Amino acid sequence: MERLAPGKVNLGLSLLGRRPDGYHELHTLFAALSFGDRLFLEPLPQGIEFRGRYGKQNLAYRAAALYLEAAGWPGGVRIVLEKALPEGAGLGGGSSDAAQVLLALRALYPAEVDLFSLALALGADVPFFLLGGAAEARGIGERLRPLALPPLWVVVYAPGVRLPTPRVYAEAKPHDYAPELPVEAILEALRRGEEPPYWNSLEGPAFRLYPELKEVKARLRALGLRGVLMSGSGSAFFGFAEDEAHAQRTAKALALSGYARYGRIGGEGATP
Ligand SMILES: C[C@@](CO)(OP(=O)(O)O)[C@H](O)COP(=O)(O)OP(=O)(O)OC[C@H]1O[C@@H](n2ccc(N)nc2=O)[C@H](O)[C@@H]1O
Ligand SMILES: Nc1ncnc2c1ncn2[C@@H]1O[C@H](COP(=O)(O)OP(=O)(O)O)[C@@H](O)[C@H]1O
Repeated sequence: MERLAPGKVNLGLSLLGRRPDGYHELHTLFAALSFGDRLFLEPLPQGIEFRGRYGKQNLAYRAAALYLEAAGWPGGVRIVLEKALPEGAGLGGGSSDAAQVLLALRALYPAEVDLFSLALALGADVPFFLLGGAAEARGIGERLRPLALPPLWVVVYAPGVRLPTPRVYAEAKPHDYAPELPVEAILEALRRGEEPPYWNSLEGPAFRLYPELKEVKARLRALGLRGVLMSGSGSAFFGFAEDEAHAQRTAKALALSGYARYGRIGGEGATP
């Protein structure tokens, strides 16, 4: 069984404050991309065979172990993970891999298992990837409401800078906190092809850690992309193109100096 594990971008991310347990309460809009990693899964009589980086620490492996354990080990699985998304870039690749393993194993070995709880135990972004498409998220990402997005051509660029999520959150200070995102106004601007009134509260911390990221953002804007923003905890940025030809041209120019891809978000059937 082959499955696409799509990446995501955050169409705005607002840090509302810090909880007593140290985690930050956020408000964000997730949008699944039309491209991502690939997973190949087949049933085995028992055990987990895994081909990919990080061995048993890989989120895909951990997802398999968690599901099979919760289901009472009805059988085993062989998993081959073909990474295409850059890691630690804010595109959610690891979380998406984990979600696809949960969904695939539920299809292979149906059981009375709360997939959502398993997903949340693996990471705050994993529940979203069980849904795909687009969703508004609160809490640390677990309170989800599906959203309809217009079809858009998106260009994603990740410079070589790897920004570990804990480092960026640790750098976030109360002056980076902001109010809730104006969801309806963002959706309306996206529908009209205008600049969306969103922001990412983690850009400030990321720019303080790596000031050169400001130039990356400026470069994407100079290429004519709209709504240019850092995704999640970075350091990937994305923006919207006029049409497919513009997206293709822009991604080609950016690919000379980092990871660059174009694809779609929103619309019917654009994302898995
Ligand atoms: C920023 C976001 C936005 O979608 O995604 P990515 O950019 O990583 O894809 C998420 O909030 C990534 O959440 P999650 O995937 O749970 O982050 P982890 O790497 O598990 O968290 C690492 C550390 O970051 C801090 N952290 C994380 C999430 C959160 N809402 N508040 C926090 O303060 C905590 O100190 C935590 O121990
Ligand atoms: N299947 C996986 N794909 C990517 N990273 C993984 C995976 N499993 C574990 N990891 C670890 O999780 C970290 C963050 O993963 P990733 O989802 O790519 O980034 P982000 O959280 O920035 O979106 C990686 O740096 C890596 O150490």
